[in-house]
Amino acid sequence: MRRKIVAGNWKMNKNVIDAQQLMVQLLSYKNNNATNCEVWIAPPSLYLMMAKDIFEKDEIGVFSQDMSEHESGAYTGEISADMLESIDATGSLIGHSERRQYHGETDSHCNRKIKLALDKGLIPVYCNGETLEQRKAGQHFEVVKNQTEVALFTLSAEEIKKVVIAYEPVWAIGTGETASPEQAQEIHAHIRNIIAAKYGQEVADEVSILYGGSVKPDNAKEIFSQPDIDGGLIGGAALKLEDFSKIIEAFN
Ligand SMILES: O=C(CO)COP(=O)(O)O
Repeated sequence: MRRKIVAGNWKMNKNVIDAQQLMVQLLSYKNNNATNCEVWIAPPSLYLMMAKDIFEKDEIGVFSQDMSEHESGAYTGEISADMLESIDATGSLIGHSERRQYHGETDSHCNRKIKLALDKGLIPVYCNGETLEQRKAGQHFEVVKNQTEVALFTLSAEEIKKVVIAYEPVWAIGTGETASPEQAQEIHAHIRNIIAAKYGQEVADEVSILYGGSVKPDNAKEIFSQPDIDGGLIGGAALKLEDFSKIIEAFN
């Protein structure tokens, strides 16, 4: 059985008081409601240790939004896989489109980060997806194939099973525009087929593939009901318990 996951990417939002408040709300929600999926959050790195304190029984998985491709050293502003391991973080997002767009991150960087994360026992959530121009030009299948191969195909079968992929079409992020459930399913199946062609169907069937891009309480159920969609990576709607909990409940 593939793991089912609803993950919230908080991006660069909330001061420490607001962050703490939402974490406490999430803990109370989790303790009072049975959920049919794992719940993860990726708060700003400044709040990761606070999150680990609040979710002391690992009720909610704690992820960084990015990590360094280097092991340690003179890389001002970065956090390493080793640091994340040392606070017992669950994993890290890797290759989010905003990292690609504003910080020049490529799939080769992602490949190194994913390797480092796995070596430290962290779950890499590898994000990919095409831009609007690429989709309009009919290149989305090719773009996603290339991204997946460059970022993941140096991994062993055992390693790739531990990776979570988040397909996030850039044109659907923060725009209110969502890929239709059929459009998302088509790419998710495509990604699974690419993995199956290299590692075999059994391995591909174990890789969880999340959808991200304007998932909201009113569209989550339809998106999550697609056979190759194993959950969501949620941006804006993860910032309020009211919305995020409804998305979690789309699995009920
Ligand atoms: O980028 C995203 C999650 O990583 C999606 O963001 P939105 O849900 O705000 O579109």
